[in-house]
This record gives sequence, structure tokens and C-alpha cells, in this order.
Amino acid sequence: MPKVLISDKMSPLAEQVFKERGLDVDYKPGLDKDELAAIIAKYDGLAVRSSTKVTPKILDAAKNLKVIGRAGIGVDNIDVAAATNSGVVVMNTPFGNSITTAEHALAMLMALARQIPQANASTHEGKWEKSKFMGVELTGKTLGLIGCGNIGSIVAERALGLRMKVLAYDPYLSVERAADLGVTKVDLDELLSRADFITLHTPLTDQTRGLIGKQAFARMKDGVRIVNCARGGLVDEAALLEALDGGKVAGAALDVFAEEPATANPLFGHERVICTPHLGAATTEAQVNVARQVAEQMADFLLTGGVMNALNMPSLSAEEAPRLKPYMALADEIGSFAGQLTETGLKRVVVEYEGHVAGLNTKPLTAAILCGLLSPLMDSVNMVNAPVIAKERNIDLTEVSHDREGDYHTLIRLTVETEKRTRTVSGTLFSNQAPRLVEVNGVRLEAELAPHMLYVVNDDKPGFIGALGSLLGQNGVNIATFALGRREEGEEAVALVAVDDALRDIVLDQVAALAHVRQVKRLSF
Ligand SMILES: NC(=O)C1=CN([C@@H]2O[C@H](COP(=O)(O)OP(=O)(O)OC[C@H]3O[C@@H](n4cnc5c(N)ncnc54)[C@H](O)[C@@H]3O)[C@@H](O)[C@H]2O)C=CC1
Ligand SMILES: O=C(O)C(=O)COP(=O)(O)O
Repeated sequence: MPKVLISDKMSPLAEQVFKERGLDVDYKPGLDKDELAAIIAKYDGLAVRSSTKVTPKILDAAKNLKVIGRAGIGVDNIDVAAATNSGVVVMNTPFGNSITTAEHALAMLMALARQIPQANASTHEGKWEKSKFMGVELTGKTLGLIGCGNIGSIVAERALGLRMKVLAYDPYLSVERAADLGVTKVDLDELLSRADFITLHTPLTDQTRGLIGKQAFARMKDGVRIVNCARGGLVDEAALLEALDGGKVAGAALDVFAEEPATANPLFGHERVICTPHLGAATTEAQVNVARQVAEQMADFLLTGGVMNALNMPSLSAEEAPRLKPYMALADEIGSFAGQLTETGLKRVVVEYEGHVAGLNTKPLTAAILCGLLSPLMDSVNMVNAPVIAKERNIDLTEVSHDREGDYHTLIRLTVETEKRTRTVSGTLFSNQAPRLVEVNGVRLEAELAPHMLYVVNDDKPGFIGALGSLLGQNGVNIATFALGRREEGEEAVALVAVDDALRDIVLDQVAALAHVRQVKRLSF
């Protein structure tokens, strides 16, 4: 049974779901990086929140790891590129904590407007400083949202209910979606210069790191208030401190910090800064949602191959997975067949789906073909990293789907262009289950692929098949199946022979020496 490690604090529901699905599970929150590196090799799955840092070093040690599940949204604590290179699927739960996090941002907004934490502390101290804590109203004020995805949109809807005007800066927000939400789409400059309150809701990426820095503060209105419940690295903390001290920023409410856990920070102790320790997702409801969802998704993947909410692999539902299974086998065989025959650099790959298969989810099939194609050419290829490797090597990939049936009710055709030649191979499913190769380089045949195979291209001449059969017999090679085809009478012919045991080099040499042979290869599937 697959084994899963939960390495961050998580609702007990995650452990319960894993167990109900029959997986072995260990719950060990709070491991340091060396402790995690020492044990990770045992596990097929790793479930985390934001504390565990999944670095290349951890991935190197994770010899059996197949999936990392993030019980939450942000994956900046996971080196997704390194996971992809290691062939590990990374999935998150994109909606489970979004309402809760939006509510935290709104709570921060109100706390900031009325200085509630400061007033609370003062009142507990018995000071009764009624005139010190003069606030501002939200009604009629302009809220600038930076990032208007799931959480930003929820904040927008709620803020409109508070009678605020909402501006949104998000390059990927369509004008129609902005209109549906009732927000005004603006560029960053306009947002910075018009907003009374600014709240951040983007992921932390190379593009967004330090987005709110010295220059951005300079463009803001005097007395602006900032809320950050997204990621610490979005705001330059030194520049924020300067803007607070210089009077530009009236207050800031921060749930996230550049360094976490944040036990020391230049902004700590500032009287106009409100802080919470990354509590955005910390409600009972959100934690139940993300724990259940991450465990279900990881169990689906490990048990059925279903893929949901993966950041580095096409989705494949647990219902689709069994339906696609025979096609995955066919896709892998077709790719592997072409890959084993490839001897020079790959330049272009075209995958055509025809008939029934064209109506299915073909993204995972293309990944399986690429995996089959690249596996004979390099180590450690799998469905997760094959598309990335193909891209890195500038292999041009085209996918074409034809709904109409051709000669077969379902067909996958792969065309591979190398530096030297173009090769095609097509396959179908018999009875919707059994993969069969039905064409190689324009030659029609019908072959079932087997662990040990001989591939021969020859001139179509009388007596050749007899000579090949005798030679194999003389060498004690037992033939299981023999598939033949030719382009035209007397032209190129292809033989695909399944044999019982691995073919020895000496036998291949003898076949290559037979009259009329153009190419001989040993293949295995
Ligand atoms: N404090 C906490 O506990 C939590 C924090 N988060 C953080 O909130 C972030 C947002 O979450 P969601 O709304 O669910 O993500 P999302 O992916 O639905 O939305 C992010 C939005 O940011 C936009 N965006 C990307 N680059 C941008 C740029 N350069 N400028 C402006 N907009 C840009 C995207 O177009 C997208 O609409 C997460 O990435 C995560 O870091 C999420 C959950 C809890
Ligand atoms: O989901 C997210 O992106 C969060 O930031 C929540 O983080 P957490 O799981 O509470 O450590």
C-alpha cells in the first residue's frame, strides 16, 4: 500500500481520509529539514501546509515520492520546478480556504480602520484612551485590490457590500469579469494613486516579489492603509517601515512576512502595524476543507492515477482514470516504439487522435506518449517531467484531434521527425481494451507488443520470411507472434516478431546479414 507522510499541522481529517482509503499514513508535524530528509525516502506521498520547505535536497532524498499535496493555496514553499524535474506531481486545494482568507483580510481592514488591536491593548491596561483611537469610515472609501483571483474576488464582493468603491489591478482579469464583480479594472499606477486602502491577493512569483516597494509607496495617497494577507515577499518591509515613519502610510495590517516563522521583524513593535501569525487560513471550516480535499486528491492519485488540481500535470478525474487506462497503455507503447527506433535528435512530434479517443481527455495521453518516446533516450522520465523535458529540448509538439473515424473507430497516430528522418506509428484498441499497433511508417500491419520483440525492415522479396523463420529456429528462438506488412509488392516491408526470450546480439547480427534486410532492432515493452 502507498505510504504518506503529513509533515505539517493538519486537521485529523486528513489522516482519517488516508486511512479510510487504505493508505499507510504517518503524522509527524514539526520535523526539521534534516529529519525530513532522513525519512522521506519511505514515502509515496507528502502532505504539507506552509511550514515544510520542499527543497531540491528533500526531493533528491525522496526516492519513492510521487505526489506532494498542499493543504492550502500558495506553493511558494515547494520547489515546483525541481519537483517536476524529479517527476513528482504537486497539487494544491485552490478553493478550500479562500473564503476564510478573504474574511481575514476584511477583518484586518476593519481592525486597521478602527485600530482595534491597539485600543484593545490600551483598554486592558486600564488607560481608557477614548480620544487617541480616532478611526476612519470604510463607506465611500476606495479599496485597491492587487490580484483579483479567487480570494481577491471574494474580498471585492464583501467590500462592495460595505459600500466601498473597488478598483482592481490584475493583468489577467478580463473586463467582463470585472464588470460582473462590479469592480473597476485599472492599471497599477492608477490603483496606487487613487486607493485609500490597498489589499494584496497575488501569488508570490518572480514578477510579484517586492511589487510594493519604495517607488510604489511614492505613488500612493498620503494616509493610505495597506493589508497583506497574501505573501510577505510582495511588500518590501524596509520600504514599508520608511513609508510609515514618513507619514505616507497611516497603517498596515500584515498576516504574512518575508521570513516565516517571523519571530523578529523590523515592523514588530510599530504602533501603527497590526500583525497576525499567518492566520489567513486558520478557521475550523477552512482547515477541514483543505485537509479532506488534499487527502482525497492524493489518495485518488496514488490509488487510481486520477489527477486533480495539479500544478505540473494535466487533470484526470478518478472517474476518467480507469476509462483512459487502456489508452494510456497504448500511448506509452506507441511512444516507446518510436523512441526505441530513434537514433538522432528529436525535432518535431505530432500526435493525432482520431475517432473515439478524440472525445476523451487527451492531455494525459500526450504526456504518456512523450514519456514513452523519451524513456529509451534518457533516464528518469515520467509523465510529469516528459512535457517539460520535451520543451527544454526544443522539441516542437503539435496535437491534432479528428472526431470523425478513419479505418478504425479509434486511433492514435504519432509522427516523429528526427534530424535524419520522419517516422510514423499508429495504434488502436481492440474491444476498447487491447492495444494493437496497426501502422509503422505507412506500412499496415497488426501487432501486439510484447516484452521481447524483433523489428526488421526489409525489401519485400520471395523467401525472406522463410529465411528469417529458419534463422530464428536454428538459434533456438521461439516465435510467439509474427506480424507482417508491406507498402507495395516488392517495396519496403516490416516484420514485428514477438519471441519468448531476450534476443542475443549474435542473433541480431545474423538477421542483419540476411539478404534484403535494411534495418534490425531489438525492442522491449
Ligand atoms: N494568509 C494566508 O493564510 C493565505 C494566503 N494565501 C495567498 O493568497 C494568494 C492569492 O490566492 P488566490 O486568490 O486563491 O489565488 P488566485 O490564483 O485565484 O488569484 C491570484 C490572482 O493574482 C493575479 N496576479 C498574478 N500575477 C499578478 C501581478 N503581477 N499583478 C497583479 N495580479 C497578479 C492572478 O491573475 C490571479 O487572478 C495565494 O497565492 C496565497 O499566496 C492564500 C490562502 C491563505
Ligand atoms: O493556503 C495558503 O496559501 C496559505 O498561506 C495558508 O497557509 P497555512 O496552511 O495556514 O500555513
